[in-house]
Amino acid sequence: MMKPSMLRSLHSAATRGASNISRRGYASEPGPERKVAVLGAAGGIGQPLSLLMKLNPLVSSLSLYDIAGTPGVAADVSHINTRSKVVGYQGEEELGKALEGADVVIIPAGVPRKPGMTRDDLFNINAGIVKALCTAISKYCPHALVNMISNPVNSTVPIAAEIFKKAGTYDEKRLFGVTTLDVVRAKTFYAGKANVPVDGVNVPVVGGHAGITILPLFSQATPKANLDDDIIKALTKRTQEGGTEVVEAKAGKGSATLSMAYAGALFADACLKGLNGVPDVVECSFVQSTVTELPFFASKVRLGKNGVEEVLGLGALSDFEQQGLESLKGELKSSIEKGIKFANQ
Ligand SMILES: NC(=O)c1ccc[n+]([C@@H]2O[C@H](COP(=O)([O-])OP(=O)(O)OC[C@H]3O[C@@H](n4cnc5c(N)ncnc54)[C@H](O)[C@@H]3O)[C@@H](O)[C@H]2O)c1
Ligand SMILES: O=C(O)C[C@H](O)C(=O)O
Repeated sequence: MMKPSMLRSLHSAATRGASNISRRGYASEPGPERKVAVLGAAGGIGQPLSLLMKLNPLVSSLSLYDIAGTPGVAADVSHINTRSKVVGYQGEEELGKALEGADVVIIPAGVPRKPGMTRDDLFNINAGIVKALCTAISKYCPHALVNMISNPVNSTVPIAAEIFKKAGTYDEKRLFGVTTLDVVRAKTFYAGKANVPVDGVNVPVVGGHAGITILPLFSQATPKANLDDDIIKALTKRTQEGGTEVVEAKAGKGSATLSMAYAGALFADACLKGLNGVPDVVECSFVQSTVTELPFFASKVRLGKNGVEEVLGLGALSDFEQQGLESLKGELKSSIEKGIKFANQ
């Protein structure tokens, strides 16, 4: 049996861990009541993401929805002694209750890749899932900020936009494709090559979320490091192929779940901070955009009380990045158009 002193030290270790998360992303002030719904909460991303959202003091109500498995996940997570009340919802008939009153809806519902597949190979299954979930969002929580994780993000975000337009609830400030994992990867890989502490690293990642459409801007990375061109090229390729690296390592057992849960929790936390009026919350996200001629594009976005407060421009690009930008446009355009066409069929 564990001695009380051991329990106390475990508790203080957990508290130190929590304050560490606070410094990195989570605010320490609870703030107003906020409901967050996770759709696909029993999945590989959904479970650790639900855990991380339960640890976030900005959340007062955590709604966990899936087509199966949510009672167990919700019961488990609900025992954690943090602010939010957790309720699990299972099956389509409970989707409305799961969504009602939500301020932020995070969507990791859908199938992941297996080795040899592209994200676009997921389109046929995931497009229908996203369409159904977004139809329900437009009915039950039309003002929620929607954080789209389900792939292919380059198409699922345009699908969501079209579904909301049809329902008359579209607000471009409230729809986000979650590309935070690309930023998380770019920071990690850059810190390794630049030999700097990863804590202080910043790297914007723009474009979209698939292969060459993922464009990390290492020329803008801070702290500055004089890396050779071939290292920058290798870092760019590794960031673009980061998802595939994990899919291959998992050898048929899915794609990134734990790092994605971390990235999804960071992005949702930024949305909540923005809603709560915290100034200068800036994250990269795939949003409706006029930064390029494409209708959706990932770039730095300032978050505020209504969602997107400002879509920030690209800044100065290196020649290599400028070429990358031109090369990604064709693929990104057709993925966007594919999503729009599907939603209007
Ligand atoms: N944006 C990103 O950076 C990023 C990163 C990693 C994974 N993903 C994507 O996230 C998605 C989920 O990945 P995963 O590894 O968690 O998959 P998973 O199969 O482990 O989990 C998916 C969950 O979605 C649920 N689901 C299926 N249909 C649903 C519906 N209609 N309503 C609600 N829930 C439903 C399933 O029951 C399952 O629990 C995939 O499409 C994957 O490609 C995106
Ligand atoms: O690569 C995938 O299929 C999942 C995700 O988009 C990722 O970047 O890890």
